[in-house]
Amino acid sequence: MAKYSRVSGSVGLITLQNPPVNALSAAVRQGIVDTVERALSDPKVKSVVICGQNGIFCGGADIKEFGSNMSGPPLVPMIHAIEAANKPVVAAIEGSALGGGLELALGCHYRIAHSKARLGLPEVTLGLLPAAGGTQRLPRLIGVPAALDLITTGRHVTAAEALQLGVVDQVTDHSTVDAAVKFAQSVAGKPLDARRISTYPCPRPSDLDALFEGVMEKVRQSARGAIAPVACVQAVRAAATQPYTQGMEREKELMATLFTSGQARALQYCFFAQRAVSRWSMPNGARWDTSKPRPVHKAAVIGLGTMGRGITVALAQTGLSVIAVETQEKQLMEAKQAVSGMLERGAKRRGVAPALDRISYSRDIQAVADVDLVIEAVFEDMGLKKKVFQQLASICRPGTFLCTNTSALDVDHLASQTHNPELVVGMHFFAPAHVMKLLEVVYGPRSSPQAVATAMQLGKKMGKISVAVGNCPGFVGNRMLKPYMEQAFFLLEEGATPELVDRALEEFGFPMGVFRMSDLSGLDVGWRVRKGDGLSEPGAPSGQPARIRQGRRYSPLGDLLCEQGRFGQKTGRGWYQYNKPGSRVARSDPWLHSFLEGYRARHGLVARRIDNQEVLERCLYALINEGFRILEDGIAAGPEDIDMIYVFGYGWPRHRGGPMFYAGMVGLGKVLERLEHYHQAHPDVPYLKPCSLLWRLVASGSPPLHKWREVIKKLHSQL
Ligand SMILES: CCCCCCCC/C=C\C=C\CC(=O)SCCNC(=O)CCNC(=O)[C@H](O)C(C)(C)COP(=O)(O)OP(=O)(O)OC[C@H]1O[C@@H](n2cnc3c(N)ncnc32)[C@H](O)[C@@H]1OP(=O)(O)O
Repeated sequence: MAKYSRVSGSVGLITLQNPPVNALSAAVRQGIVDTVERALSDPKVKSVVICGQNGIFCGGADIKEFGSNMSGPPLVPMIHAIEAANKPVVAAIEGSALGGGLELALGCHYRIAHSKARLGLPEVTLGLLPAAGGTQRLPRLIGVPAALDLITTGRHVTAAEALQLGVVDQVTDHSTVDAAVKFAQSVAGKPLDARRISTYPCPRPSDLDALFEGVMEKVRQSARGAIAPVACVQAVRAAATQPYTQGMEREKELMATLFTSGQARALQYCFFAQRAVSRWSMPNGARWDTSKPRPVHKAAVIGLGTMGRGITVALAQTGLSVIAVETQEKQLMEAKQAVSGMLERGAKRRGVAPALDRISYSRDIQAVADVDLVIEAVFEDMGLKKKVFQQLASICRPGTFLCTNTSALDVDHLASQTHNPELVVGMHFFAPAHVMKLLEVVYGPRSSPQAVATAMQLGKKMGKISVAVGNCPGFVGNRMLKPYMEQAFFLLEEGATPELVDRALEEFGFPMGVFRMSDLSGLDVGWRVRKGDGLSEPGAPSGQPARIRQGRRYSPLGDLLCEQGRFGQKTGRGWYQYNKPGSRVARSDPWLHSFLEGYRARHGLVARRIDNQEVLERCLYALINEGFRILEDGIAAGPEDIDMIYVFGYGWPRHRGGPMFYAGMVGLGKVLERLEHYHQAHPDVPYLKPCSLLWRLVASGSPPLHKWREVIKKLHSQL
């Protein structure tokens, strides 16, 4: 839909109408074609302005239409017709001009933007490229290096940067449409030849080959197997080396490959899943749209270790007043310095003033008496956390939400230390808490919908992807990590090396394999948890074989390394060796290899050849199987929740959509068959036993992911 009107006597005003973002649906494209034709054929109209309704120009092609039968006029000829028009066409850009929206604007002869507008070609983030001439027009307009930056990263630029780059001609603080109409009147009748970007020669940097080789290398490294960024570079190269028409052909050809790719499906799924997780629900029927959050103006953080410092920074940057409590004087002074440093660096990056004065520090927990919400972030020890919760319950004024940043401990048990367990939820941040996008909001059986809604809203304000999940050991993310890591340990026992396992996972797209990641986060973290679970004891406990614990196969490899003081990067030794403690460059460690050989010999294990496929199937399918169990248990409301937790918190490659989406892509039948195969080979590993939901889904014909909830509902109703 596009509305047409004539304003100021001689300006045809075309308003795109498709809430909420005026996406270029078939109806909108048809509307543009019709209204442009009308404006061009009306002798009273001397110039044309295109704008969007409700303060947003256009959010690009309608992503919901991808994959369906795409009818309606195609974008490329529509934009060509605008560019070829014999009356000046001005784009009035408010809000956003993204993807096809910016391509439409690039087809116009002039672009005027509001100072608060954002512009960009984010198609790469959806597994695509700007295929409505964006890869050909943008480099002609702003040069190859700047176009490569925008197109391969998909980043949005401010109006000020767009003006500086030459993407827009004018920026206004006032009504963009009024400015555009005035401008359109002033250019009516003027020659347009110099305003048609497709006719511009593309600037050719002298070092063209070196430039493209360098960019391609950089893109390949950061893309971690994603194909769209590479195609974007190829399309811009065509702009720089071929005439416009041939460049357009190349753009179309590359888009055809991307458009039907699994990666594009995965990335577009992530786009919608990221938004879907904010529409949370709880097994008791409480939901996002019927639960009202309470405003939080003042918050407190208890415990200023690594996590507490990051949470303090995240809260202060959101504009809240924060009381940061640390009882140890030395820790408090160190924390104060560290927090100020983080705030100052963040503010410098964003060009704003650091929020130093929003934080007050105290050694006395009584200081939190009048806050709206407390986040406890003390050491991961149930005894200590219980004590803190008991104190908070007696100090805080009635109605204060009490949240814990535990990564695995029982939120309900902590809630039971207070008089108002309905006010308690988990807020599980990921390190570094001011940087990482994921927040697991953990509700217990007694958490009130309002407490969940408040934590979810606070997370959103902090710029987090907040996912509401139920309370169980490890919640969602860490619970699924357990079978994944367990398989990695077993693979070492059976003949793999950390390098082999990590390479397979990194080639899959993880930024770091399981062992490099474990070295980074510290091997002692898992050791402490296993000790707490009664698993890790030096030697075999009470007559059990060394590799059996609690009746199931167990690998003590991680414990043995910890017993040697090998805690990973911080000690300079772990699954790899490092130049010095704290160094980040992992090197293969001959000691570790002979240690593994000795271990296998001691336990009568014969090393066999393990390939990438086995590494991926065993590690990932075990993790996915646990994901299905989590859905079965109602700990996550839907597969999107699990996928977003893995994409935003655990480095799962976004172009593979998250573990549950990936299972659907591989085929649920295949995942089931391989799990069965591995479970038969390792009957003492319960994590490899396919769970009943997976069986049920396969028996129901492996429905697409958006239909899984129906199968889960049926399963629950039969339990
Ligand atoms: C065989 C070969 C075939 C070749 C065919 C080629 C045909 C294609 C040719 C050209 C293709 C062009 C490609 C594109 O244009 S792809 C789209 C590029 N645009 C984007 O990536 C922008 C996406 N949107 C955003 O970044 C934001 O939504 C933003 C516009 C900045 C607004 O942000 P905010 O105010 O925070 O609002 P939300 O993000 O929550 O969005 C509100 C709801 O709107 C839905 N939405 C947003 N954008 C789109 C879109 N482009 N299409 C459809 N729907 C969109 C979003 O999902 C929210 O919906 P809901 O409220 O239901 O969650």
